[in-house]
Amino acid sequence: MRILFAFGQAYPARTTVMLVSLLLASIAEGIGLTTLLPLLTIAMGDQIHSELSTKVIEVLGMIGLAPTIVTMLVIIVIGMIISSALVMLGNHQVGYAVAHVATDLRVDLIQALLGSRWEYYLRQPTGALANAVATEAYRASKSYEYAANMLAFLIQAIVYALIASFVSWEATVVSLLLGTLLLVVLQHLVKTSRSAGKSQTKLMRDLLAYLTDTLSSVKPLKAMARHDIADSLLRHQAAELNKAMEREIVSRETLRAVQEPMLAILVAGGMYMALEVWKLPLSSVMVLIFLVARVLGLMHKAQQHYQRMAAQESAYWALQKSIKAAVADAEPNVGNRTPVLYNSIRFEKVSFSYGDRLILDAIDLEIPVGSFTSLIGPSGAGKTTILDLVCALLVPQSGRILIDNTPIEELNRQSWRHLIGYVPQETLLLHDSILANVTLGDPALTAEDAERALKQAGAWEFVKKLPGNMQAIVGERGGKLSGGQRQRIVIARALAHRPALLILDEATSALDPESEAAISRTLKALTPEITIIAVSHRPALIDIADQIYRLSDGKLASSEHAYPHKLIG
Ligand SMILES: Nc1ncnc2c1ncn2[C@@H]1O[C@H](COP(=O)(O)OP(=O)(O)OP(=O)(O)O)[C@@H](O)[C@H]1O
Repeated sequence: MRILFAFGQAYPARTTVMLVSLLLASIAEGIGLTTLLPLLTIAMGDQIHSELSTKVIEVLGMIGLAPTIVTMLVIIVIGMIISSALVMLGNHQVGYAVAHVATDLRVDLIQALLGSRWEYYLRQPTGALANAVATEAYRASKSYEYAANMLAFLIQAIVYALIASFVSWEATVVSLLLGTLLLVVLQHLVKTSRSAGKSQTKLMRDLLAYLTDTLSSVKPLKAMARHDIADSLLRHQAAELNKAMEREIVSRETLRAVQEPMLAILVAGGMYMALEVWKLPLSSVMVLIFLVARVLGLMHKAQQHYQRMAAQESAYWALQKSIKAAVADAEPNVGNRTPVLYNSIRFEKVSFSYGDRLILDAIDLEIPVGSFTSLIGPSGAGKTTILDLVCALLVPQSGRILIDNTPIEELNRQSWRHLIGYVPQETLLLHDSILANVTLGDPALTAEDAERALKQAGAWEFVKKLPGNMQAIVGERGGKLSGGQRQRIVIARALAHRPALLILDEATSALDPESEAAISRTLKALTPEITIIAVSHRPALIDIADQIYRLSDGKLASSEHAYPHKLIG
């Protein structure tokens, strides 16, 4: 039930309109149905004996209508039409809210993750995130739909019970008590569904996290004939998920199957009591049975939808938990000074550790504006860590990072990152046009920006020869382009927004020496307008550097400023 309050709080206006329309719909239907008893009484020639019939005939007389069969049929039909229109209005609200629940959860999660600290983001398994955005958001929105349906059935049941109580309150109370007893007896099936739903949420996360990791390293697994290990683990996880789904479906279908005969027994018992024990007239019994059967049917439907809601709601809570955890680990936004980068980037006694592991030990580093700096060192030495510190993705435990003599934490972080162009080792191209790959859909970037960036990256020569030029599609992961061409597109992407600082993290290491040499020349030509920091082991990028830093055992061995091709240490 907690989820109903959560949804009510998140979407108060829509939930209120939905509830009011459903309530009015039930009342409209109820008013129409009040004429059913006098209608049957007149049609069957029974004596008008019930208070309800007398009241209805009185009210009709007050508004100048004769209590004929036609009048009463017309009232029933009008009640039904108004009720249907209101139900439609209520259901539209449910539809809008369901779509919003899914979209809002997706957007909130993505925003919270993108705004979280880099170390937090790195800990999140990609597959679990993809699952959260796709499956969990959908399941959470379905839980809202089921919750809304459950409420609709409950409201209807209450209105029907009220009308039934005018015919015979004793019979209504007895049926409601028995109906409630049945709901309590069958409640364990709802519990089973809830726990099966919880298991599904967890298992789906695990399965997709594992699947994504496996799929991204399928080539070596296949090459070493070890894919059967991954395959058997995936099968095991899929089998667990299968069991949880089976449990949910079995308990859902059992509830449905058990409810029907129980309802029939109750109705038959009620009919016997009304006719044989309470000796009610047939017209009253018929109306009463119709109303009570409807009340019990609606209560059971409400329980069915409650069960479905219970099976899906864990997805909503799991998503909320992920969003809250990411928000709690959000990047603190403290600085508000506008960065420029007109002088230098300086590290003063900067130390950084991952947990207890010291990666950078009081390093000093200076990158003058307009220079080309190469950063070398053994694998795992901490070169990428230095780049992450420059981008303010990581925060050092001690020491200072100064941008033009201003501590980096005093700068507006977003503005600082806008001055950076970043080229990673993996060229990740989207299956889209070259233009889209360069601008990444940023509305602030024009086709002219893309063309300029492609020219700066030395890509224009081959792009202009492609059919459609910048509209040419690059293929799945850029499969229609060569490695060097792909890398130039990624460099153009990093240059499109006119960065002041270009960061290259092993950006050319997957290329053949010729392509690398060509790209190195292109990059060198970008200085001194753009300051460049390149992590590389490769001679081509080291040769063109104005200064080279060597990182080893947490220390920056030494540096040489403004004298190309020299390395000390
Ligand atoms: N998120 C992390 N959590 C814990 N340790 C990490 C994390 N990221 C990196 N490390 C560790 O920090 C050390 C430095 O990593 P970094 O990626 O900076 O090295 P690198 O010099 O760039 O290596 P390579 O040349 O192999 O890319 C490595 O030993 C790595 O295992």
